[in-house]
Amino acid sequence: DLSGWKRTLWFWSLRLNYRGAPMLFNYVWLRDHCRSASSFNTATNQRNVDTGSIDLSIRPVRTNLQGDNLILTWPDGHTTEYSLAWLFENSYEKQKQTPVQRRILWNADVYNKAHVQPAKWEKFMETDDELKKFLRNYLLYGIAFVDEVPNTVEATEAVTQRASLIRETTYGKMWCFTSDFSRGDTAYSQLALDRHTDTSYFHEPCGIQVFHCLKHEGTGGRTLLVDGFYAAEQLRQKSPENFELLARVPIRHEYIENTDSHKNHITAIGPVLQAYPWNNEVYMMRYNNYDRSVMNTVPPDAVQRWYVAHRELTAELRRPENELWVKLTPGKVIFIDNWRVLHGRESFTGLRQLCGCYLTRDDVLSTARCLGLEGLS
Ligand SMILES: C[N+](C)(C)CCCC[C@H](N)C(=O)O
Ligand SMILES: O=C(O)CCC(=O)C(=O)O
Ligand SMILES: [Fe+2]
Repeated sequence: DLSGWKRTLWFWSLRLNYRGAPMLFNYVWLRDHCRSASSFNTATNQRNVDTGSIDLSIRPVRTNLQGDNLILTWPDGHTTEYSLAWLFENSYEKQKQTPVQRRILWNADVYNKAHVQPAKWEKFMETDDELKKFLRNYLLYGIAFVDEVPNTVEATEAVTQRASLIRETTYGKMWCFTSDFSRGDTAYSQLALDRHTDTSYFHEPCGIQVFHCLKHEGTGGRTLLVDGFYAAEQLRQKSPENFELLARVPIRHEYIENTDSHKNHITAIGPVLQAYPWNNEVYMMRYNNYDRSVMNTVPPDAVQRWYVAHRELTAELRRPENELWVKLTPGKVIFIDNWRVLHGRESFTGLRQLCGCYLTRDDVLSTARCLGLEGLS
C-alpha cells in the first residue's frame, strides 16, 4: 500500500525544500554523488566512489545547512558538501519539469512564420557563431539549412564535419545517389516517396540525414518535410491511449538487399514512438511504411488497435497544413533530425543527383553542448 511505501521513501531519503519546492534525495544517492576529491575526479569528470561498497542502509550522522550548502557527515567521518542549487538542478523534481531538448513543434505555417535564416557557407565554415546559430535552429526545429555551399561532395562533407562525425552505413560514408537502381531501394528510382524516417531497421536509427542536391535537370523532385513530433503531440492530445499503444508496442523494420554487388539483411525492433518515462517527452519516431516488416510482435488482440492508432498518427502526418515542401537546389544543404522530422519526395523526371550522409546524433549534440547551447541537457 502506498502509505507504507511513502514511509519507506522518507526513511531512506532526505527531504529538502528549495524555493518552495520539496525535493527528496535518497541517502545512498547522496553518498554516491559526493563531489569531494576522493569521491569524484574533477579532471576527468568521472566517479571515484565504488558504489558497490556503499552501505545500502547508510544515513548521515550529521546534516548541516550552512548558508546555501548542505553538509553531510557519514558514519566513517567522510563529509559531502552540496550546494542547494546543484541539488535542485540535478533533482528528479527538476528533471520532471524540464525537457531534455527544448523544441518548437511546427506545421508549415509555424515554420514559415518563424523566418528561420539559413546559415551561409563561408561564415559557417569560419565562425563558431554561425555554427552555433545553425545548431540552435536545428535543435529547435529539427531541420536547418546551409546556403551557398560549393556544389561538390567534398564541400558537403566539410559542412557536415563542422557539426559532427559522419556515420558510415551500408550506403557508404558520403553517398551520392541518382535514379539508377544501383541499390535495391526505392530511393534509387524516380518514384515519389511518402514521408518517412530513414534507417528504421537500425536499433539506433541514424540521428541526422544530410542532403545536397548537386544537380537536377528535369521536373518535380521537391522534398517533403513533416514534423513527426508535432503530429505525435496532436495524437497524444486527441487519443492518449493510441499514443501509448504506439509508444509501447515494439515492431520490426527490415532492409533486405540481395543484388550482385550488395548483400544486406538488417532488421531491428522498436516502437513507432519513444518517450522518456519521467517527463513523457517524445524523443524518437520510427515511421517508415516501406521498410516496416512483417508484424508478428503484436499480440493478436492488439493488432486491430495498433492499426487504428497507426492510422490516426498517419492522418496527422498527412494533414496538408503539416507539410513543408522545399526544392533542394545546388548550394543548399539541409540537415534533418531523422528521429523527429520525416522526409519524402515528389516523383521527378530527368537527371537528379543527390549527395549527403548520415551523422551520429550523439556527436551533433556534443558539438552543441560544447558551444554552450541552451535548452539541451
Ligand atoms: C539515403 N540513401 C539514399 C543513402 C539511402 C536510402 C535508404 C532508404 C531506406 N529505405 C531507408 O529509409 O532507410
Ligand atoms: O530523393 C530524395 O529526395 C530523398 C530520398 C530518400 O528518402 C532518401 O534517400 O532517404
Ligand atoms: Fe529516406
